[in-house]
Amino acid sequence: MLEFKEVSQSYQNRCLFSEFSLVIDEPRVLISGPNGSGKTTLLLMAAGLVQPDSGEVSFNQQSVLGADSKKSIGISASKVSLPGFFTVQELLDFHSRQFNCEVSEKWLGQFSLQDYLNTKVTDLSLGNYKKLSLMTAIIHQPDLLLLDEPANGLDEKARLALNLLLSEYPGQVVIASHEALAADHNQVRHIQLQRNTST
Ligand SMILES: Nc1ncnc2c1ncn2[C@@H]1O[C@H](COP(=O)(O)OP(=O)(O)OP(=O)(O)O)[C@@H](O)[C@H]1O
Repeated sequence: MLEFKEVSQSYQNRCLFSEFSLVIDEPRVLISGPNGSGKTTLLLMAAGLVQPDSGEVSFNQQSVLGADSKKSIGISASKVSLPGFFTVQELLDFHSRQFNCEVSEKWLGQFSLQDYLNTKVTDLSLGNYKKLSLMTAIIHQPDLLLLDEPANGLDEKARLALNLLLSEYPGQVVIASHEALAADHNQVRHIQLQRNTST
């Protein structure tokens, strides 16, 4: 269960969230809202990568800022950059060593990344970079998977792979996107953020 408790967050003089509280318990959640409404910021706070000005964010009753939460949370977001100097293989190996897990051949194949194992991350196309970002988010099978615009830049085959991932993934998946999820994900909770006009 992901919980935001009285979270406030401002940038410069713009208030994005003011004592915002939300409990997310459903296995599949889609967060949408206008540009700048704070979808990415919400995911970054859920991953413990942005510490709110005040309030708490917890996953399964544990603060997401704690070291332990890194094992149970995975995130793919364009604001979370992958290190460009690694090759794809080196980055996957790095993550698998970090979490003491195997790289999934199935998802490497589904996302057609085998041909790019020796390519430097910085040289990847937008779509292949997104696929690698998804791979690094799921590599340790986190209980909470946070995906920011996961379909962005994906070709048809990769979109099908993403749909398969969303239908099969055993953990909770929270997606921020302007796009609806595929129709067969019928048990999706939809959260609509509004642009906060207060300062
Ligand atoms: N590190 C930061 N420093 C300053 N302002 C920031 C920072 N991060 C986000 N913002 C601002 O916070 C607001 C919300 O940004 P965020 O990326 O969370 O919105 P979003 O809903 O994901 O937008 P989009 O639909 O365009 O992706 C924007 O006005 C953005 O400029």
